[in-house]
Amino acid sequence: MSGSTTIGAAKDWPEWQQDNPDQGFSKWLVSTVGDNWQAVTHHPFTDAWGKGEVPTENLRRYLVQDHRFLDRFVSLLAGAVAHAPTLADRIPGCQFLALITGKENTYFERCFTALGVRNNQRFGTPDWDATKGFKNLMADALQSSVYANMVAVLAVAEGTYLGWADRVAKTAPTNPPLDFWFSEWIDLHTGDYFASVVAYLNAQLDEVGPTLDDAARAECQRYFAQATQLEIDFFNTAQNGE
Ligand SMILES: Cc1ncc(CO)c(N)n1
Repeated sequence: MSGSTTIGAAKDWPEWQQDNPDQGFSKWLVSTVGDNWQAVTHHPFTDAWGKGEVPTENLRRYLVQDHRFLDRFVSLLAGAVAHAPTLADRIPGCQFLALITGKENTYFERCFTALGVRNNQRFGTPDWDATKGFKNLMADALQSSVYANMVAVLAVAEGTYLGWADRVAKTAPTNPPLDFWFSEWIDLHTGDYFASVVAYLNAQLDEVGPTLDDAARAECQRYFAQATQLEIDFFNTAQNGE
């Protein structure tokens, strides 16, 4: 055995890059989280979502918590837009901000109405640990003022959602179709436009990652790994409660 540096069972970037010369930094980050990526994209909560079988109370709780996630996500994405190197690197982030604060936000509002979510549940219930963890991680990434840290968290959030939504969309029932709260959430996280958002975030990581020194790279990887773990925690809590 060589004395190579490992991150869990995974190789560190310089060595990994030699083994995978045609793949980028974003792929390396995924390789460092081992089975956790698959655990998010194949989570049983997402299977239930794709079949329209999430019980209504779990659905309400998930949407209330996820709407709180969205607020910090918007701040973080705005921070990434501010820290991107060029106008061309900012524009896809700006366009995506518009989608999140437009169509995605009104999706939540319509769900709350249709599912009879009361203001007390919406505003008076505590954050889950996973929600708190995510809010803190997003705030930390923003406050680090390091573009790679910000994009790492965003790439996990969007990449894992493309992963599960794309998977379950293939087998979603059509007759009768899913209720809008199930189908529109899948629609928001599939398709050419959303895939282009994920590709943009990964391309940003592929650009900036190789410029980082060892300490900055390790920090970026920790953000990526923590975000992936929090995605699992979030779905676990959505499924099982706290
Ligand atoms: C927890 C979580 N992760 C990712 C997304 C996708 O934006 C979301 N809505 N919520």
